[in-house]
Amino acid sequence: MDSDDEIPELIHQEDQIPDLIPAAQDDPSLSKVPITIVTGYLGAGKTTLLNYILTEQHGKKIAVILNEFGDSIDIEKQLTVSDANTTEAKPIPFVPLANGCICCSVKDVGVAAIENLMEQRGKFDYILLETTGLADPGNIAPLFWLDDGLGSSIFLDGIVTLVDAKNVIKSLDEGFGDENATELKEQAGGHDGHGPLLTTAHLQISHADVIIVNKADLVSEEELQTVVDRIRSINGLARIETTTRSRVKQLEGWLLDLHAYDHVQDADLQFASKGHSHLDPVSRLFANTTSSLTIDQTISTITINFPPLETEQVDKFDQFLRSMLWEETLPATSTQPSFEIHRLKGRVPLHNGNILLVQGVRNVYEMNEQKGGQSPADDQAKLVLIGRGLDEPIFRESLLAALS
Ligand SMILES: Nc1nc2c(ncn2[C@@H]2O[C@H](COP(=O)(O)OP(=O)(O)OP(=O)(O)O)[C@@H](O)[C@H]2O)c(=O)[nH]1
Ligand SMILES: [Zn+2]
Repeated sequence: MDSDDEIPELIHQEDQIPDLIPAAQDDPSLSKVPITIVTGYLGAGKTTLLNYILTEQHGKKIAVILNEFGDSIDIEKQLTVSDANTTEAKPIPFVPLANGCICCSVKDVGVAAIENLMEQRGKFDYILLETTGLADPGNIAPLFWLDDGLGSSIFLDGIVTLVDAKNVIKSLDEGFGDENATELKEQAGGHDGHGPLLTTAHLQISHADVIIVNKADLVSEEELQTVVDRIRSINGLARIETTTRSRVKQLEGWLLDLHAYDHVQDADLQFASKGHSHLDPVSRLFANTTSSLTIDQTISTITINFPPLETEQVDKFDQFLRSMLWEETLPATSTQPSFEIHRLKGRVPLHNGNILLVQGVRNVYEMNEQKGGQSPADDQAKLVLIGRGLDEPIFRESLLAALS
């Protein structure tokens, strides 16, 4: 290697950083720009996190979009690009988003805004989108993930949810005080009106790839652990970190460049398998006796373990997924629970030595067969579901019946 010319990327002697952008503009096959969605309740620390990233970050030029609108906010500040050479953020021409809420009109305005932003491509290589009041990240995620127009230039890297350690339990418990709750409930598919309400906090937690429990300084160790346990019981897949002033330990690969929607890896499922042991029948029984847990039990993570599949069973597996995700019906079972899937990840070894990887957000899913790559430990297939009304024995029974 010609070490005189090659400058390691992470060195940040400012005058030595190579300008990567002109080279990228010469290349017609510009690589896709990752977008990370930062969501979370009002005041949880989203802006603090973005500022932290912008000042700590040195290898990337990051475009930041805030979709919070108010007279107090200087428009120039709403769209800034961090300069890889300095820690200074520079405004770039501003593209307005929908009026404060990206989920309602994301198709029309949000997508247009981001496409517009993409015309300035080359000035940044990463996008952070802060979404205050985004009630339901499930609506927006598949757009970046699959939309042909956007999908050709941007990919969804991950959803980061910030929660306020001091207030999140209250937000989870007091669904009834959440002005969005009734509306969310209707969106959630016309439930019978007797179940507990889903809060915005529940939805933001259930869709997250990373959950930052911020404001750790405002609670005791025990309270913090209670919060982490509660969040883990809702989302068994996400990484959870506790912070003060949103100062995460690591950005690269932890918060940025997650590739959470590219492919499923073993590591993605590790928390879920741990979480599974929390859901054993005995602790469930006990959990049922405490009211605070009863609420979250309607939204939880389950892991279904089942034997590896024959290639002929892949179609049946796909049909099971379609029935579950598109028709919200469990095939081949007499018990028909009312449920809703927010996230789904699966890793299914096949008898031919390949591995089937499945990934889904709401009713959008994709399934890929990866050649080879099995390890001797692949004696079980695993399907992890996060959502409302999930009961492992019932789902497992249906899956096994559908596969037979
Ligand atoms: N004590 C304490 N305060 C914090 C912490 N993180 C952020 N704050 C403060 O909490 C307030 C809200 O932080 P922001 O980063 O603006 O929160 P946000 O989620 O962007 O808020 P909105 O955009 O209004 O929803 C600010 O006054 C921060 O200084 C923390 O870890 N501990
Ligand atoms: Zn903010």
